[in-house]
Amino acid sequence: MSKDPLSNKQSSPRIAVAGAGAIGCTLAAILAHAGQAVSLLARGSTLQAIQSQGIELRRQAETYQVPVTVSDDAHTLGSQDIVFLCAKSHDLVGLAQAATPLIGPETLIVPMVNGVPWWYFERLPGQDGRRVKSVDPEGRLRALLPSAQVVGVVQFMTAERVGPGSVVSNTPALLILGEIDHTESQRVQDIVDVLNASGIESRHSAQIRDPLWMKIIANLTTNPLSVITGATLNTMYGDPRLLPITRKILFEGLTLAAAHGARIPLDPDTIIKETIAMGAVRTSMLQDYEHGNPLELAAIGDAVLELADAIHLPMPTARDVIAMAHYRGTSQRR
Ligand SMILES: NC(=O)C1=CN([C@@H]2O[C@H](COP(=O)(O)OP(=O)(O)OC[C@H]3O[C@@H](n4cnc5c(N)ncnc54)[C@H](OP(=O)(O)O)[C@@H]3O)[C@@H](O)[C@H]2O)C=CC1
Ligand SMILES: CC(C)(CO)C(=O)C(=O)O
Repeated sequence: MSKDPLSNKQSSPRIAVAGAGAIGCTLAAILAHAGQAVSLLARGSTLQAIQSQGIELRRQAETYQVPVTVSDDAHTLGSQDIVFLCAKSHDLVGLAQAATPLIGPETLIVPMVNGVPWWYFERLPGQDGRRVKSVDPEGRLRALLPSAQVVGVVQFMTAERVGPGSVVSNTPALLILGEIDHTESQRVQDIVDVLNASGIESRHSAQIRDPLWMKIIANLTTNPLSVITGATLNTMYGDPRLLPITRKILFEGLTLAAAHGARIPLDPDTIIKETIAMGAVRTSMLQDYEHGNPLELAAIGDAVLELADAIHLPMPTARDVIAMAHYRGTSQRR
């Protein structure tokens, strides 16, 4: 495989977005609206809706109706330069299987997934070979998605699916991408350039696990608690009854991140202020709870506790809140 498969290409790269939910439709609509060669792997009623009327994206007072090439058969879309995998962590094996025909030996795989990723220990000097059992218990993701082709991404954006093929995304989007072995590369820069040229603010990091920890902590402090309380981001970080709980989880998460050598550029008070400023956002986990969908607790909760257990860090508040969120998730689905 050439090291930088995109660097010598004259035409725009072939991009596929697999998974047509909140994030996948938002990303595909923005890229297609900007003129990129985008295909979307969708299924069921979402596929039908997008085939007949394109993706409907509502963003900052504008509504866009964006036609995209869409199919439920990845063979018809063929091998791509970049594949964004956009699904909940627990659906990733199924999505990766469905997306296999999109992935050739030089395709860059960009998993847009919250929580601790299955690749966390991969290509990390001294740790390669360790597995995150909570997210990849049988090593199926590792087998399906070659780590040399995986590009890490951390997504600071929000989106909500309001109907099949119809999404709302009002907060500013920032994507940070990086090689999972913490090098800089032209191929990551090429993806960053495509995203920036399409209007999605993106940055290249040679330490992708630093912003990854920032995002793991954002999800850890808010997603499980939102399921228990029904509260939005600004309330969980602003209400005097909830802030003491959020703050304890924040400190537990920051301690774990520091133990993993992560450099978090923000102090706790700034994190609290910036989260309040995001406004009345319902977390993706709260949205799933309200729709009766499975909760992404393995990646956002259990995997964090797995990393903490490995170094004997107790994390009592996070543990209690995650246990309650599990209870809510399963009691609702009985
Ligand atoms: N939404 C948000 O605001 C944010 C989400 N994230 C993270 O991004 C990731 C994606 O989230 P989000 O977009 O909200 O999730 P959604 O549940 O909205 O979308 C996931 C999509 O994947 C599709 N899918 C799942 N399995 C398959 C399969 N085997 N074949 C084809 N399609 C499949 C689902 O299809 P179907 O509908 O048919 O089931 C669904 O459309 C998650 O990790 C989430 O935590 C991160 C930041 C913010
Ligand atoms: C909005 C945010 C940051 C909340 O933790 C998120 O990533 C999600 O909803 O899953």
